[in-house]
Amino acid sequence: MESDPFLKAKAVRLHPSAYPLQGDVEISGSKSLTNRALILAALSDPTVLASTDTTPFENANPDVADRSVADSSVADSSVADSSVADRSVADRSVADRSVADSGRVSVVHGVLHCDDSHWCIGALESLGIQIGVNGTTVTVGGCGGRWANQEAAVFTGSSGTLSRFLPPALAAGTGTYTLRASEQMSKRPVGPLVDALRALGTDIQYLGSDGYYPFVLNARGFHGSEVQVPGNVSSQYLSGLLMAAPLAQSPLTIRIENDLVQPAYIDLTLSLMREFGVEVDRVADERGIGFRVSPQRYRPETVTLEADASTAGYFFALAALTRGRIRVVNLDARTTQPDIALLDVLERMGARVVRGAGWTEVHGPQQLRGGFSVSLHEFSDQALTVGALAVFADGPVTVTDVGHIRKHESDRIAALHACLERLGVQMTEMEDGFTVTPGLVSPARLATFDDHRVAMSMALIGAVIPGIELEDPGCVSKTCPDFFSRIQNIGVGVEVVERRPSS
Ligand SMILES: O=C(O)C1=C[C@@H](OP(=O)(O)O)[C@@H](O)[C@H](O)C1
Ligand SMILES: C=C(OP(=O)(O)O)C(=O)O
Repeated sequence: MESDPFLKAKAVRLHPSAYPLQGDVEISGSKSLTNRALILAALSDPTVLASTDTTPFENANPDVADRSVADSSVADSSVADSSVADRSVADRSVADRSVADSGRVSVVHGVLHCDDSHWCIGALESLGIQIGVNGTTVTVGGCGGRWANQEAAVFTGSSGTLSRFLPPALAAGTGTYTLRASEQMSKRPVGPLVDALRALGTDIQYLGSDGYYPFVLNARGFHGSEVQVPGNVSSQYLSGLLMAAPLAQSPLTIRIENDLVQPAYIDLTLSLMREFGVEVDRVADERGIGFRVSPQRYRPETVTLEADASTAGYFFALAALTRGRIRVVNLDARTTQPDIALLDVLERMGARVVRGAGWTEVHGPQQLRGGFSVSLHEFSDQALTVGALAVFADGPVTVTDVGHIRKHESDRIAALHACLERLGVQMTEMEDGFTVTPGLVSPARLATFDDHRVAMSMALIGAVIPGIELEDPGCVSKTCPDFFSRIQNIGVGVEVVERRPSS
């Protein structure tokens, strides 16, 4: 994969286009679907017949030359400038890859190439999973939950999905695994998931602070018929438990202890599990809501992933901000990805949205409307996008119910506050949200907090106001490595103003 020229810069300056931004863009595959599909494919049982024409591994054609994966070595996380080193996309030669046995494989089309998916591929490979990559098609030889490497050091990088989905998938099998994450991910909570796994009989010893990566996981299979997990910190704990639950020897009911943030991600999990042949029952009784999963085997499948609705959001916002017109040619607004709901906010702000068959187009208004409050509980990855749009509205915009984003890649509410403060824009912080009051914007150099969504959202402001610089633009590689090239292609000027010594 050709590396984007802006990834290695120390800082970039953005130059607004003299014209409204117009264009058709094709967005890469969904991060959330990519990491789910890779893990479910890895869990699939090669002895179960696929519903489609899944090919044996020998006949797949993994183009090894095309392949680059994150350097998942644990040593990476101790490099001084860890924010950069942790996400390095190093080329790892797979020329001597040996072919799997005669079992059947899964084929995942439309895979997103980004740090999160490369960490996922690297982690699965360190567990002995056979993976071939040919462009955006990835071939995975499943293990049926019986990992080939029963003792392994696994690195999950800064990927929340991988870091929360993999431990249950390991715990459901057997073996001893040392799990490490990037410095950033090691500050994001994993305690509620670990507690649930311990309640199911997994022995887990933290290596650093309790409740956080790194830890050693001694897997012994799931024991017990019921487990509780809180939903108010992250929906990813529940998604991880759900994906692993069919591997248990007996039925398992997973109950949600309290409010569930971003519930649509659970629906994404369940629908992909269904594609791989596993059904889950919903439970709603006097004890609350939950899911009952009976023992089942995932079958190898051929699946095609949708474009990433979260990334598409930045392009919809660019049209809205510049009185432009941008069509995302490969995303249907009927997607079940939660972030598509940004379109409703854009309509509320005066944009016109055209929902086509397989595509979605946004036309920006003369003036964005403000003067409202919106809950982003269900699609909080767009909170900073809405924060950036609000800067240009005709009245204050309040975003509520997103307290959990303080525990994402950065404390996102505080990060937005720091950026807007530097730009001279007034923002009031609440524990679980914020209000942006539009005003004059002064050009400034902004820190991006090693958070791809801070960088991409602040780039939206730079697409309108001259003189905005972003530090560490490479952090976008977590989910959209070619973000700056993409916005340049539709007319936003991007200039490297400071290089890293080695680039
Ligand atoms: O399951 C998923 O794919 C995701 C769940 C959400 O995380 P939380 O539930 O931790 O907020 C979301 O923010 C993240 O980008 C992707
Ligand atoms: C929160 C995010 O990522 P994750 O939790 O998957 O690391 C995100 O992509 O905004």
